[in-house]
Amino acid sequence: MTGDDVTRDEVTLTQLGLRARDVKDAGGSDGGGRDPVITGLSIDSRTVRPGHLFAALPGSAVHGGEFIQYALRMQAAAILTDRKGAAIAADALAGWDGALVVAEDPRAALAGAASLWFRDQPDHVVAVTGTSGKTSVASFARQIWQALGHKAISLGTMGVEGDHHAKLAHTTPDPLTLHRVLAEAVAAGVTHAALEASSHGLDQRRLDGVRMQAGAFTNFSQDHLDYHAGFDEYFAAKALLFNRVLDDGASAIINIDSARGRQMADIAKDRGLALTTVGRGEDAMLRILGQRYDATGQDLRFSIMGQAHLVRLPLIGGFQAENVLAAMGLCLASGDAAGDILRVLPHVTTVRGRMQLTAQRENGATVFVDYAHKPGAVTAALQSLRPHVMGRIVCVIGAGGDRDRGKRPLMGQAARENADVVIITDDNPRTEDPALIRAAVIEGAGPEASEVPDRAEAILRGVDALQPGDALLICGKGHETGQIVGQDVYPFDDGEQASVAVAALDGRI
Ligand SMILES: CC(=O)N[C@H]1[C@@H](OP(=O)(O)OP(=O)(O)OC[C@H]2O[C@@H](n3ccc(=O)[nH]c3=O)[C@H](O)[C@@H]2O)O[C@H](CO)[C@@H](O)[C@@H]1O[C@H](C)C(=O)N[C@@H](C)C(=O)N[C@H](CCC(=O)O)C(=O)O
Ligand SMILES: Nc1ncnc2c1ncn2[C@@H]1O[C@H](COP(=O)(O)OP(=O)(O)OP(=O)(O)O)[C@@H](O)[C@H]1O
Ligand SMILES: N[C@H](CCC[C@H](N)C(=O)O)C(=O)O
Ligand SMILES: [Mg+2]
Repeated sequence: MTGDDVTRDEVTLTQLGLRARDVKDAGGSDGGGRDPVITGLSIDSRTVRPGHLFAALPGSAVHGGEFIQYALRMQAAAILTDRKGAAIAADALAGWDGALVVAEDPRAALAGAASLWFRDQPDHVVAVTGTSGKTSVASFARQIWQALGHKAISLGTMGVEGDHHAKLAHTTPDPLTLHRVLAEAVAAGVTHAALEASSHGLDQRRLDGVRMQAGAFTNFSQDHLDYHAGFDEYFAAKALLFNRVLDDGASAIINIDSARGRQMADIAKDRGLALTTVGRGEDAMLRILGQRYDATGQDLRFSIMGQAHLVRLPLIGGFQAENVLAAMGLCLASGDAAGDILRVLPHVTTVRGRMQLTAQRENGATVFVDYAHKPGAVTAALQSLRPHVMGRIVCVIGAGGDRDRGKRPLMGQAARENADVVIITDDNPRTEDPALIRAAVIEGAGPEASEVPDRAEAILRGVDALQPGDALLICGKGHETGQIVGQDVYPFDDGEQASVAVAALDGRI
């Protein structure tokens, strides 16, 4: 979370786009006009070093202004905050001779400063938002670019993947981490980057300051209502990509199959962005004309501006076609030709933990691991698996602790309505009582669902239930490798557990 590992010669506050103001009215000494050399950027007081700019941001738990006193003790050269932060730290700032920047929106100011500090960004950057499909679209865009010979990364829930690698704690990292990673990628030769834009990230301006050529919108359903005040606020956060973050003249690739998609298309149009629509309807520019499913993937018939094409995709789930076309739209917007993209499209592979075939029983029944952890995604995952499966669908599902509580019964309901057998289990209970989370999911899943608290046993039971032609969908953890209980993380991998269960039941161990 710091920027002090990059050496900059004599970068001053003004060169980071910031101006110290006369702070008398904020209760401190007169710092007006000061322009110190900055040695690094910090958003956490615990990482401040002498000469740093410390950004004291309004938080959800506490205002960063509370920590200004510690940053001053560490000899910060400048403080960036808002009026409230300056007021909170008035006593500590009194008599301090550094530079205080009081900004209307310190997060926006920080994002701008981070982009100037780290400087380098790949030539072609695109972003994708939406409730589901962000990781998949970002990965598909990166795969297409790499297949075309570009050096490319995708950046999001899975960390940084492609021609540069890094671990990330967030889907959309804070601006210091984001700009550092982008600069490191450029140093590694990367020219193309596809970013996931989470609603938290957009709301907190984590992406402001990134120069982008295009943005995509996948879909909209319930999630994160613990953070956003309601559906409209959640949608408004996603819309920020199109009405604020994207550069003028950028392209918008919007899935218009829902009312919210059409609303987003209007927002992009009003902003003057170059609009490409994706969907199944007649007016979609990248249009799905038909899909034929089998056990290992699908044939997709689609059109680009009215011209029909057929492609074989080794991907499970009808919605993957929407994701692939959104990725194609992003690659077109970043300058690649349709003919070139069409040539490499059949090589796109599924993203780890997204409708991923991970095990198969001797009787032919299949086991898929998926990351559906919100009602819309559970419905989409189960419904889209159906045409690939001749027999029954068994679903193992739970909901995460310390997250949106309202989604739990809805996830249970989605499982009941779209699977034949439902097993409720734990998924990262975190600090909550797992039995209460399960009870909330069962409220929607109904009395016929069985409750198996231990996730490994739930998977074993799900695999055991599989008859020839059946499929098991294990929802919620996707690529995750741990079960979070309290503050502890226990190693746990759904795919691994499924393979062990299959081997045990088919007598191979
Ligand atoms: C709700 C939320 O998004 N919180 C993020 C936010 O923290 P906050 O503003 O709530 O922080 P706070 O604890 O109130 O502290 C306020 C300020 O004081 C600073 N501080 C705090 C303690 C201290 O000793 N010194 C200090 O300076 C903090 O750095 C912060 O700037 O800013 C922090 C720094 O960037 C983030 O780490 C933190 O992410 C938390 C941990 C988080 O869990 N976020 C999740 C919900 C999130 O962002 N998820 C999205 C979406 C995921 C998805 O859809 O898949 C994501 O993009 O990952
Ligand atoms: N286009 C789509 N429409 C509906 N559901 C989808 C779509 N794409 C993916 N999903 C479902 O959502 C799950 C998560 O997909 P993905 O990781 O690509 O989305 P995401 O938006 O990055 O999610 P997160 O916010 O959790 O990181 C998948 O495992 C699948 O069940
Ligand atoms: N980025 C999402 C992932 C949730 C995955 C699921 N396994 C859970 O723990 O709820 C979140 O933190 O809300
Ligand atoms: Mg994601």
